[in-house]
Amino acid sequence: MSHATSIVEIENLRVSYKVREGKKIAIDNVTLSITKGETLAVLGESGSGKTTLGLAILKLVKVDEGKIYFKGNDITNLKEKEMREIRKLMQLVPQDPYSSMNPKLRIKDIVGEPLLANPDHVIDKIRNSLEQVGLDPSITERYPHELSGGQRQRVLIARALISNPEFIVLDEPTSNLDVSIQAQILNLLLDLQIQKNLTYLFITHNISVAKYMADRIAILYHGKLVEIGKSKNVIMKPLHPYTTKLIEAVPSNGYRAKIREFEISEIDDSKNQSKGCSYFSRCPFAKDICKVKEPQLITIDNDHMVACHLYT
Ligand SMILES: Nc1ncnc2c1ncn2[C@@H]1O[C@H](COP(=O)(O)OP(=O)(O)OP(=O)(O)O)[C@@H](O)[C@H]1O
Repeated sequence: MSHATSIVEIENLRVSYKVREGKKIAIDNVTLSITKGETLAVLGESGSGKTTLGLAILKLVKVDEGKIYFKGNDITNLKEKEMREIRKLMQLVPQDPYSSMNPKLRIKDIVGEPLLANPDHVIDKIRNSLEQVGLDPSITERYPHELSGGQRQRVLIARALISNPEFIVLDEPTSNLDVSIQAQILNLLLDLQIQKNLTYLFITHNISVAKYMADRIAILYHGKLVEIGKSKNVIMKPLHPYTTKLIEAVPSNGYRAKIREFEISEIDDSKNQSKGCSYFSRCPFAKDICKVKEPQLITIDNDHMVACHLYT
């Protein structure tokens, strides 16, 4: 264990899913740490492993190899029962508020769930949590379908906050919302972070949102960490050719259209190298070594790291 200020550290983490053809590696040998009070954005397009990384840190998917430390303790092999108290300190705001809520539960049951208590016994805490996210505390008896998308997202944030967590994984918390509502939720998250000294892992495929929210940005490509550094540096001075391409894919004629086009071309795994750099077949700067040797993450300057043979 290295940094005293780290709240989360993962070392050589590998996660795979069983699929019909065998095994799909979703997170491939990722090492990183998250500093207390910071926001680390995880950026990469669909299928790059962002959600899996968040779930693995929270021990909500099985880890094949590697270590997970939370506040200096190795939690990799803790059983669910042993995770009970730690789980309160590390929470998830899931991707889609529409599908993440049981429509048959009342708001009080949803928000009170992390406390594992009868919601009527913790009703004051539930009301307080709703108030903290800007919701009328009187909505406790309502059902999810009676709320707007933005309100539902706030309910999920209230649920994550109720157990006084220190670390929250936010999985694309605004991607299903209108732009104006998105901004309100992002600002709410920033306010809550300051008030409560929260640490966020912020999963997104939107570079502008990452820039707005994050202190540092980690770039995932095919489950591998290819670049990590201060947001400003990663966006203004990207090192990895893939990061450059991701950033170039942003605006002029519409971010969404572009990124989708990009996703379709990127999602094809068949050309993925078994050894060498996984970006080899797409990289305009590929050299012979890239085909045969996997690049390791190296520090270039000022905490800016990249895994690319252009820098070795
Ligand atoms: N339950 C599962 N079973 C099998 N494969 C899975 C499962 N969940 C994810 N995968 C695969 O693992 C890889 C990483 O998926 P993951 O959802 O972590 O990526 P992501 O970057 O979060 O994508 P998105 O932005 O679409 O949510 C993908 O190839 C995906 O198809």
